[in-house]
Amino acid sequence: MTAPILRHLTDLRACRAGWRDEVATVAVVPTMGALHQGHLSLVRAAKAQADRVIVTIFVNPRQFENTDDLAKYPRTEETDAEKLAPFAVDAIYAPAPDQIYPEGFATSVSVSGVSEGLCGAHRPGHFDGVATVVTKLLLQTQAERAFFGEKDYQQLMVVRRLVRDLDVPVEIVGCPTVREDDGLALSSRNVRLSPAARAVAPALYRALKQAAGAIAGGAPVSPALQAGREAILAAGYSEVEYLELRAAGTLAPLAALDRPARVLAAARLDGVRLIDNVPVLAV
Ligand SMILES: Nc1ncnc2c1ncn2[C@@H]1O[C@H](COP(=O)(O)OP(=O)(O)OP(=O)(O)O)[C@@H](O)[C@H]1O
Ligand SMILES: CC(C)(CO)[C@@H](O)C(=O)[O-]
Ligand code: BAL
Repeated sequence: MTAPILRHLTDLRACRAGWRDEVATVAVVPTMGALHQGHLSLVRAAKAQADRVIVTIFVNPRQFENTDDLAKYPRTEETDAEKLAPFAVDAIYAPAPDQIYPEGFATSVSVSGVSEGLCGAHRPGHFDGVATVVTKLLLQTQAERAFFGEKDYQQLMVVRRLVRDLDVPVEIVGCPTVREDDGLALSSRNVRLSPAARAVAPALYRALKQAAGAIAGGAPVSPALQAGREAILAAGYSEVEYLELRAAGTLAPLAALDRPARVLAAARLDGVRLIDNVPVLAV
């Protein structure tokens, strides 16, 4: 059975109030729809760790710095609801735009530090848009647990920081990246790749793994990252926006492997911007 789709905050509150006495833990899985197995892995984790699960679907205009990207973002709400049916989630909150940004809305949540550099440097205003909408969704749903993917690793760090800084009473749960068999991280934007570009796309993950493996094995950081960039371009990507080694917890730039770290990258292929990241596992 498909879950009810709630469009208004009053309906969400009424739904939430109906659970209050009987329910211990409510989880939220925030998404922008066009659901794939990556999103569904978050829903599965939420179902295992909560009594009630709300999935939100909202294509948030404030986090798109590029109007073409916003216009092209896939919107597939009916099939999204069908994909969620087997999970028996308790509610789908797909708010009308004015439920998030009512007339006169004038507030922005801005997280410094972790949102700077990486995607923050290439998508001006993006993380302010993400932090603002996530704060709003957490407050509207009043969930005790919220699930986010490590595929958007910098986003996960931004959300962890804002929740800590603002004392939002929610536990943030990070979930591993789900990949295709050839290693490409699942993303709603993958459908925009031509068949030829789709064949090339896994080179991003391969280069990340190669760089992380070399650094973990003691190779100097800068040449290992440079080799990664060259491999991505040689495979057919048109641009590497960044490929960097960062501290896993703070995202501070690292010139040497002196603490737990990740290698993160964004690159353009066939006009599509893809991101990915991997941990550097000490050998
Ligand atoms: N491959 C994946 N594995 C695990 N989680 C994922 C994956 N892809 C997306 N997610 C998570 O799902 C949530 C919603 O993401 P979103 O709706 O932006 O999907 P998306 O596929 O990441 O879209 P896009 O890549 O186009 O931005 C985020 O927490 C995101 O990290
Ligand atoms: C967290 C999120 C739903 C906020 O719009 C979005 O950035 C996403 O889908 O990753
Ligand atoms: N997955 C993060 C949402 C975005 O790219 O805007």
